[in-house]
Amino acid sequence: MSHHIIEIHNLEYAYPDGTLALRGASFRITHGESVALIGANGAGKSTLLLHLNGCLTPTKGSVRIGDIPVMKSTLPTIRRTVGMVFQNPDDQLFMPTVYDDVAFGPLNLGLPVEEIEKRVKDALSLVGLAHIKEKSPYRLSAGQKRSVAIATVLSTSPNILVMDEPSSNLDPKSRRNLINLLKTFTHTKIIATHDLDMVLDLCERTIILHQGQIMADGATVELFQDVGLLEESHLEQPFRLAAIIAKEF
Ligand SMILES: Nc1ncnc2c1ncn2[C@@H]1O[C@H](COP(=O)(O)OP(=O)(O)OP(=O)(O)O)[C@@H](O)[C@H]1O
Repeated sequence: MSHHIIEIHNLEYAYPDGTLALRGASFRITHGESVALIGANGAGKSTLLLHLNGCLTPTKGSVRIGDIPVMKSTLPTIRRTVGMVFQNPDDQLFMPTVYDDVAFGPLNLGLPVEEIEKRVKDALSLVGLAHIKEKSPYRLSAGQKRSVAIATVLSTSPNILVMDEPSSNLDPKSRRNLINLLKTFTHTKIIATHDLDMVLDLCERTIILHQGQIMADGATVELFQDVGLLEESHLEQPFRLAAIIAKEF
């Protein structure tokens, strides 16, 4: 059995209009790792993440979750293992109330009613939104929608948490709460983001995508010291990096 929980091999993806969004990306992630996926707008981050739960099918190459190849016949198992927080919360919220949205995943897992109620309560408390459980998701602020979208995934207790720009639209306190929450989540995480301060807090490893290819893959603190590399990805060195490096020596 492979000890890699995610294995991406030579992944290529062309959208139906011909845009080649991924051009031969390969990497492996070990159980329990927290990995950041960074890169300029249009680098291919969302496209790559959408392959992890089979929302997109590779044009070439392969994706495995543990020993299971991601393909049509394995999707039910894959989606129980991989919890995906989409870039746009509107793609994730479709029920009449916040409660129903967060209960949807556990309900589909066939869990008993008391367990579903507990999971919804816990997930909403974790994101600090228990007080709006009866509201319509369509009547929430952008940041609240993002937090509910995160709760819909937490309630399914996935082994792998995949998040596409989870901190965008969050106010500083909600962002800090999210970081603290994710720190407690000891399973495997892969997070696409432009928020490099959050990466410093959460991800010991960073993969940089550039025009659909992997430009760098290594220890976050080391990669972030390479200003040229960050500039190529339209990113800036986070201020806190210097303090972190000083602490390490
Ligand atoms: N539905 C689509 N049809 C055609 N091309 C697409 C589609 N979605 C994305 N693309 C293209 O694929 C490439 C990769 O896009 P993707 O959304 O994966 O980038 P990203 O790194 O997530 O960007 P961002 O940081 O802006 O979210 C871009 O060139 C984009 O224009």
